[in-house]
Amino acid sequence: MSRYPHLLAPLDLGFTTLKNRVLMGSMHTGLEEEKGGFKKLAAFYRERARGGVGLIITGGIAPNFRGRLMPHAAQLSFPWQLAKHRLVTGAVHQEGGKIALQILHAGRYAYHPFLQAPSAEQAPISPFKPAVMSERQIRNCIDDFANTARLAREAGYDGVEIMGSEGYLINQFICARTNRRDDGWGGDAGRRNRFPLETVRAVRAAVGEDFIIIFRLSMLDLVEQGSSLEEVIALGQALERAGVSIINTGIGWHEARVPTIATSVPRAAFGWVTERVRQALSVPVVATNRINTPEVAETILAGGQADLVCMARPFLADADFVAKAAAGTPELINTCIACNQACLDHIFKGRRASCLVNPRACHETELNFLPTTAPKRLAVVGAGPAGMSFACEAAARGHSVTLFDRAADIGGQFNYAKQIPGKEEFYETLRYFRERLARSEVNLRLGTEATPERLAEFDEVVLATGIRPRTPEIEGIHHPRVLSYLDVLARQAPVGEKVAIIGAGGIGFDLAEYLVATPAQSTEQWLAEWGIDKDYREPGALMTPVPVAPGRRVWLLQRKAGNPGQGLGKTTGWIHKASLRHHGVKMWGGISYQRIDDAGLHIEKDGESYCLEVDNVIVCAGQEPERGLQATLAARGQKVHLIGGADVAAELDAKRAIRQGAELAAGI
Ligand SMILES: Cc1cc2nc3c(=O)[nH]c(=O)nc-3n(C[C@H](O)[C@H](O)[C@H](O)COP(=O)(O)O)c2cc1C
Ligand code: SF4
Repeated sequence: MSRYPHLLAPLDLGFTTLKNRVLMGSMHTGLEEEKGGFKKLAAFYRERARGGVGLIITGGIAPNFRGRLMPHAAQLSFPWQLAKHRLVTGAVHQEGGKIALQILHAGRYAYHPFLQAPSAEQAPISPFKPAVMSERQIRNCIDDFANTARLAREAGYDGVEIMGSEGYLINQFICARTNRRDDGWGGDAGRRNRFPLETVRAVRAAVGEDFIIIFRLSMLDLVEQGSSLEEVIALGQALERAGVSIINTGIGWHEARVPTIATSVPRAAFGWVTERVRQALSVPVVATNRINTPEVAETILAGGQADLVCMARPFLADADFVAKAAAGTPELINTCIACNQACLDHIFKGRRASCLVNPRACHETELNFLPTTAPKRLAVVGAGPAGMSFACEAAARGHSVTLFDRAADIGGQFNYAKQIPGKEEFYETLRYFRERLARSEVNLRLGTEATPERLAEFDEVVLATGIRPRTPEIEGIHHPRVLSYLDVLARQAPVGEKVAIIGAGGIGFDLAEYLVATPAQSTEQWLAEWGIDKDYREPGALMTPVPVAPGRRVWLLQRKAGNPGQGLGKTTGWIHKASLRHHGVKMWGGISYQRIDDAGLHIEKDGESYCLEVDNVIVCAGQEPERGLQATLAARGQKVHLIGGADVAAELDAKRAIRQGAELAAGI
């Protein structure tokens, strides 16, 4: 009997059957707008369909020009656009899969001057002020949704998802926060709901009865003047009557100051709200956000919180998630660690999405590991992210690979990262590599120094030796109260109650989180700390965050002027800063370090001198590449490759390390 009977159960929708309860959530990848991108998109979705997903949902596609999120964003409005969509639907159907097109109108979130919204209030996350939609424009917009849905059917899609959450146009009509109208499209909840309901009716009329319509309903707005739970449920019931086949969950507007998908969000943190809405509905309801293992998904379904689960990023991380669960080998799943570093951060910078733990994501036609015709004897020095990534792929291609590490275990820098609160998911990446290495032909030599003598027998050597922390020149830097971040994370050196951190890059922030963290939080505690009210007393479900117990006093310092944290990821940096502020961490830029002595750390800030009377000063002032072997090996004519930190000692950059390892393995 399957370990996941609920997850793998088919779902009969009357006119069609989904083969299991897994939706691949909507993700805009950036391929939609690239020249020739739909071919690559077809390859991307083909692999996910082959991997057994019940129903794929595409990234958001605009129904008209004004609804585009960015000026160049994809739109489906004309028959001449069908051919490229047919590449996608054809690929998915060949693999026995199903796919729905998401229709997304950005409303006031659009990042161009032609934006429209129910009312004139500008969004805090767009520099443009929206034009107020006239009655005629509203009617035309509904027609545009219906037109896109009709074209989607013609292109071979099995359904559409109407994007009604996350603060986009439809959500803007639904909530008083953004709908100030007093005509037939605004005022009380009944009139605010008219736009979504008429849109669904028009779409249903356009596509007929035997076509899936999913509505992504905002169940938890997480902004002031959002919907109340009663309003959410009433709208859900009305949507059912209007003809939707499935209701998906939307959590949090993009302008909400509460994390909804970062690693620090507990797994399945929002299942409870889906459950409450589901109890009042009869169509199948989908749970979303931070569901990243088959166990979590099965628990949600078995516990009656939802009829289906929607996982988005987990399918960037592993196309074969469902197939591996069905085969009873969940330990082989490459788990999404919710870091956002290669997916959402890329999209926000206008780059193609990919995945930190799976650099092939969205590069299926470009990064492939074909069997080698010229097997080599390869040595890899360092079993961190770069070394493991290279070794697994190179061995899979047929090379003879020996992986050395002087440490007793694999993982390198992952072993430090996984201790950081909010980065615990790195455990999963380590587990994944451990399983892959165990099943591979890689000769793993742990606890073994890769001396030049040992390396002599290999054709080529890959140095994945990582980095060593840099020691800045400050008077007193060798004082006993000074520690490096490795002393703390790797050697577990005791740390006092008052601490100054020198260097506010990614590692400095991580270390600050580590020093102030409260031990493992329950979902309830996490919700309370971020001010999410499970009792839903106010519309939008926000409340005053519960203060954290006072703990260590920490100063996070940097030489560079301005506020620390500007180099952090676009989509997660604000969460780290908010979390540290919540814990009372002082983040100061423009610091000049004078000396460290028995009194503490002497600094100058804004022309004034202070002494921070701290118990410890922890240095996180960057790192240098560790590539000691390079010169010796090169001098005797051995071919040497540098990957990961040994190549460029950026911040502990696992994304770069894994990608470089994979790319070298594909080409060697
Ligand atoms: C790169 C990226 C692009 C996304 N694009 C969309 C989108 O176009 N429409 C949408 O409804 N949600 C979009 N989302 C949100 C996902 O559908 C999903 O709600 C979110 O990632 C949380 O689910 P997960 O934890 O399973 O990834 C996107 C997410 C990512 C990471
Ligand atoms: S980049 Fe990080 S968050 Fe995005 S899919 Fe990959 S592991 Fe998940």
